[in-house]
Amino acid sequence: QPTPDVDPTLFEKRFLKKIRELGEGHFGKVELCRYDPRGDKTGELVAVKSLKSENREEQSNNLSREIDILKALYHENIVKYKGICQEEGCQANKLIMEYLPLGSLKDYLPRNKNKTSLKTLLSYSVQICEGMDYLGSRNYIHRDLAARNVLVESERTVKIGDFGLTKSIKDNEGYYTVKDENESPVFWYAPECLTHCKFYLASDVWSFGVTMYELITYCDTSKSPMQLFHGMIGRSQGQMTIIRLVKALAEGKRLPRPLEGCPEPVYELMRKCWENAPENRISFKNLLPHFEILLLDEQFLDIAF
Ligand SMILES: CCCn1cc(-c2nc(Nc3ccc(C(=O)NC)cc3)nc3[nH]ccc23)cn1
Repeated sequence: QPTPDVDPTLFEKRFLKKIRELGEGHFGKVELCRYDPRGDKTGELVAVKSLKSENREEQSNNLSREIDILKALYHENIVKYKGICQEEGCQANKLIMEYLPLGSLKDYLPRNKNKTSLKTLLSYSVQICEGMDYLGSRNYIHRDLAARNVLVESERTVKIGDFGLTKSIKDNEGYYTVKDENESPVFWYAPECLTHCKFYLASDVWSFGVTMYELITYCDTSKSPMQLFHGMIGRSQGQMTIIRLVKALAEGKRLPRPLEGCPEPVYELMRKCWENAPENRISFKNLLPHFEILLLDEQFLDIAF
């Protein structure tokens, strides 16, 4: 049993043993570690997020902001905060989270295609919607919703697993002004983010539509949003890509309905997330009943591809 009056959310660096890298974000990396105070490998496995060495100082307040956000979030579809690790008692420099052994949707879906039915994919979509609706209710915008940031806890449960770009919305404004767009995942960004650098709650809904697209295609990289958009707007790089993408979206061009495994009603739901004007876009809350109706429809039985 735990020793008395020890803060279980404080992890001592000397007992945190690195096992391997799990993933890399914009300014952070996530490693699998064992917290082993007894030194006999009976300690628990945890996911540890820290800054990538190159940009430590200016990003350190990003990490502490992310820690404060995750610490205050309690939802079954949001990865659990476990604590922090401090460097010699000064500010926290590592975020300790629960380790989800099955990895992200990008790791899991391609390898488990034949046992993941459309019904399960729609259930994952519902869970992401619920996590995002909760996040929005706390006045946070995620700004980086994509399959790579959704983690698989079990065949039945997924969780939003990274909040590296999450920002709180100043209540009166209702949007966040994107600063350094060099890190932005442009093919997951709504038009208002690309043209005005403004990010609304509704901008996360657009990214959700793109994430749904990834889900339905089992995160097949040959059909990834980036590949398909490059095919539509021609190969270019840097600012040209954004200019061509904005033009294509303004002309009403959208990711096409995936040829296999995407019934029309499912594609129609994605299209509701890709309305040009943020105010016309469906909300996460209003997406839920549409998913419930699809999940009642027999055609989505446990047919896996
Ligand atoms: C910074 C980028 C975002 N990110 C979050 C994580 C993460 N991963 C995992 N589990 C995981 C990951 C990968 C694999 C794998 O085998 N892959 C080939 C297996 C298990 N648990 C997590 N709990 C909290 C965060 C987190 C990884 N990257």
